[in-house]
This record gives sequence, C-alpha cells and structure tokens, in this order.
Amino acid sequence: MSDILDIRGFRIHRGFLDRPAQESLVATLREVLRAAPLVQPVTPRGRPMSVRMSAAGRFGWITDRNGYRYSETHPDGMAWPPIPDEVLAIWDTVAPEARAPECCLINWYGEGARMGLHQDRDEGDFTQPVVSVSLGDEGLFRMGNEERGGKTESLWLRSGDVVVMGGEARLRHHGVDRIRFGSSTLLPQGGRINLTLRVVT
Ligand SMILES: O=C(O)CCC(=O)C(=O)O
Ligand SMILES: [Fe+2]
Repeated sequence: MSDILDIRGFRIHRGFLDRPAQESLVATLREVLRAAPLVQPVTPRGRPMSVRMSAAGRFGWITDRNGYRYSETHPDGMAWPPIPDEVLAIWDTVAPEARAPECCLINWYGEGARMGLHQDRDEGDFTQPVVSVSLGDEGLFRMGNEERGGKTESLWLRSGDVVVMGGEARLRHHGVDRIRFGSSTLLPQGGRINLTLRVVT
C-alpha cells in the first residue's frame, strides 16, 4: 500500500502505481491517443493553452472559442475511445463509493507547460470526486481554497502518484505551476501526462 497524504482534503496516494504499472499504462494510453489525438486547446478568449489534451470515455472536456464544456465527440468529430480497464481499476480502488467515471481527461505537459489555478466545476454532481493520475516528469501541484485567493500549499507530484479531489477538496482551486522537465525516465521524450477521471452527469 502507498502512503496517503492529506493536504486540505486533497488525498495524495504517493507511489500508487509502481514502475511496471506506469509503463503498462503509458502503452495503453498510446493506443487511446492513436484513436483520439492530442489537441492544443484554445480558451474561450482565444488564448492557446500550454497543455495538450485528449480524453477517453463517454465525454471529453474541451475548450475553444465556443467555451469550456464536456463533449461526446473529439474536436475532429469522432467519439472518444473507452476508458481503459486499468484506469477504471485505479478509480475503483481509491474512490470505491463513487459512481463510474464518465470522462478520463488526458493532459500532456511539455517543457514549459502549466495549468493555472482553477476549480473543476463543469460537472453536474460535486458529491463525486475527481481523481488525478500523474505519469512522467514531476509537476508542482498547487492547492488553494474554495474561494479565490488566500494562502496555498504546493507539492511536487511524482510519476505514479494518484490524487483524490473529493469532499472538502472537491471545489478547491488547484493548478500546476511548472514541471521538472526531464526528471523522469518514464516517457522517452520527457514531459508529464496527467489523467483526471470525472463523473460528468
Ligand atoms: O495536471 C494536474 O495534476 C492537474 C490537472 C487538472 O487539474 C485538471 O485537468 O483539471
Ligand atoms: Fe483541475
């Protein structure tokens, strides 16, 4: 069993996936990304995000000039591939009480990519957690408050870490300030992959 840290209700399962499990997951994700290629999303105001995104499941989360939303199709028009069983197994272990996830968002962080502080609130049921899985390079994860502003705490997420954002953490602001490009050997080209599993409806 991995250690669990609790920071402001964010439950961080350190080293949840061992190296073979991480390698297997990366191979599986390559198949998913073959069916649903990464895209560089644009914010509703027209700013390109530094993270590239794709998804699996009934819904993917997308953003473009028409706004932030969940969509049953990839920006290229096809349905998203199913969420792989090994990803569902992580959810079942860390969130056994929750409903089945309907979206596995795939974020790919290259050198210099980041994600600003935000809340995940496009989902319909905030009693359901969001579960995040980190692979590859370390990312500096910032955890804040439900309201905007105030003090925050940060932690370097490592490859294989799983974070459950539920309960009092569900609507807390969070983000990734930067990655330590090249800190992991998992992905040959470097970079960080983060999966977030979500109940959407
Ligand atoms: O990359 C991460 O660790 C967090 C991603 C995230 O917060 C999101 O996709 O909403
Ligand atoms: Fe988020």
